[in-house]
Amino acid sequence: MAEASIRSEKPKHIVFKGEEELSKSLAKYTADLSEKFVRERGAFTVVLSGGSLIKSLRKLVEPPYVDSIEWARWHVFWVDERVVKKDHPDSNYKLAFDGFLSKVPIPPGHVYAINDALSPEGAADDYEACLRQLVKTEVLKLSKDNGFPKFDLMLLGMGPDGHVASLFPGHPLVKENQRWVTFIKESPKPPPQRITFTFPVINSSSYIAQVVCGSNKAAAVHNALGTEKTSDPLPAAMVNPRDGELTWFLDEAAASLLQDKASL
Ligand SMILES: O=C(O)[C@H](O)[C@@H](O)[C@H](O)[C@H](O)COP(=O)(O)O
Repeated sequence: MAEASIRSEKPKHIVFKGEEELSKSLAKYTADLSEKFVRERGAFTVVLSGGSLIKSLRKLVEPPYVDSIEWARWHVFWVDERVVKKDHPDSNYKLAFDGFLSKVPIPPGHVYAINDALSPEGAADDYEACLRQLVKTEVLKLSKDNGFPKFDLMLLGMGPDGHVASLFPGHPLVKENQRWVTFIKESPKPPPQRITFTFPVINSSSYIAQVVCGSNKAAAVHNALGTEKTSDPLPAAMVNPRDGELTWFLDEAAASLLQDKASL
């Protein structure tokens, strides 16, 4: 069974008046972590989601961050990817490339897209093998206590149903606790075929930003940020880094059902 981590206290959450304010703060948060990890270990491993997150990263490709970040030290991964060609409109790689990666000088060899010639099973195996190789070359750290890879920063979105990555409510994959990367062929959110990091990998991260905007997500935010014990938590409520820091970045609409929603 996965460590269906039931929280004892609420994770940190910050509410912004709107997505514009949120995107400014997210850029500073990411740039500060980039500076810290580059200073400490000469590399910064960053994991992206698909969806609206990429738009909320737009301030990183503007001054001052576009010039101050040491992009050459970045290594970029995907927490989940749709199993489609890289130039397909559904590709998370394409979304990130068009909106973010094409605008900054990250070495192409540091951008770890899936092998789009493979089946979902093959692409998941191949991506996990890629991560294991990066552990050998010390680009990627391993968590000392559980042997899963420890990324410096994960930037996660959340669906209105409370899914994160391609880990959907009620799906058995939320309990996967052996694999680093796995696959799904019947995703309730189209397209159906995807690969995804598993919860032990997500929860081994040093830092996680859970970025959520919009009133259609308010109920799931309220549910996920509650402290009520439940045997069947939403995937978003299972994001709970064991030796790391989780921060929810919310706009007022997404936070509208929370008691504590003072905004910045
Ligand atoms: O490939 C995907 O579908 C995404 O990685 C997915 O997990 C996304 O982060 C959420 O569905 C939120 O998406 P939105 O922010 O667009 O609602």
